[in-house]
Amino acid sequence: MDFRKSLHEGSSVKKVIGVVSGKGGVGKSMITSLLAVAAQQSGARTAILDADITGPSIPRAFGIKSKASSDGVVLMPVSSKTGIQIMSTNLLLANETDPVIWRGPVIAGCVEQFWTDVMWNDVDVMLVDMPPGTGDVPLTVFQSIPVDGIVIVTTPQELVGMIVEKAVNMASTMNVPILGIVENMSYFECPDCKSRHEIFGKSHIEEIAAQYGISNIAKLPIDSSLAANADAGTVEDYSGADLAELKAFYSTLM
Ligand SMILES: Nc1ncnc2c1ncn2[C@@H]1O[C@H](COP(=O)(O)OP(=O)(O)OP(=O)(O)O)[C@@H](O)[C@H]1O
Repeated sequence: MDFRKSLHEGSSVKKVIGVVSGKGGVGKSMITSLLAVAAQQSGARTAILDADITGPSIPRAFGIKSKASSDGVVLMPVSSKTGIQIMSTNLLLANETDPVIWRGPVIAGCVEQFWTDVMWNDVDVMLVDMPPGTGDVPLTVFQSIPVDGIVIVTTPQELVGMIVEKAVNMASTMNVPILGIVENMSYFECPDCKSRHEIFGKSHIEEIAAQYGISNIAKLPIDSSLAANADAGTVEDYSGADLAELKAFYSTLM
């Protein structure tokens, strides 16, 4: 049985990529934002559906202060500086610091409405910032949005094999292909001597990806200027080497 819902009449989204992480805090929202920037700069009409309902951080990274508007029937996404269409709970709350203390079914209903009741205007690629983890809420999102494939975000820690396996199992349960893996905070490059340091431990991402037959891998460094851009709402102005890495990675997803 297919529970997945249809878009609103007049909306159009060609491809949907879910960005998932087996656990929180690995930089899933950061990678979603950067992938969207990479896609938009590569010429695709890009959108972000922020399905991280209780921890929405996308509008802040893009410096969006305005709220989403509605004609009483459909919601209009807010466009970023470079034209990325964005919908997020933070665009609906009176204050971005208001907590969202909803239970699973309400959260899932909200994500569903972001798909069915938003006027997505001629979108080539939509990135979905999925709720963290592999529990009830991400599963419900998979059931309501026709995700074409997922990108898994991890960091190089001991538990990463198990965490990736959880994400892989979730994807296979939902019958969604894995398009690639991003190892975030993979290393730190010393700005003075340019030597690389593996702050969170040695990377095993190649072995792990090979184990699951995934050949598309990107490795992004810890970069304080990237974090500063996200904090300042200027993620679209970021031009570091990892954006080039993500553009190359993005081209392997399409
Ligand atoms: N490569 C990076 N270099 C420097 N800082 C980073 C990098 N990636 C993410 N960060 C910072 O780490 C923090 C967590 O990132 P982010 O919010 O994207 O994680 P998340 O996985 O989406 O979290 P959650 O699971 O809570 O939704 C943010 O402050 C972000 O700016």
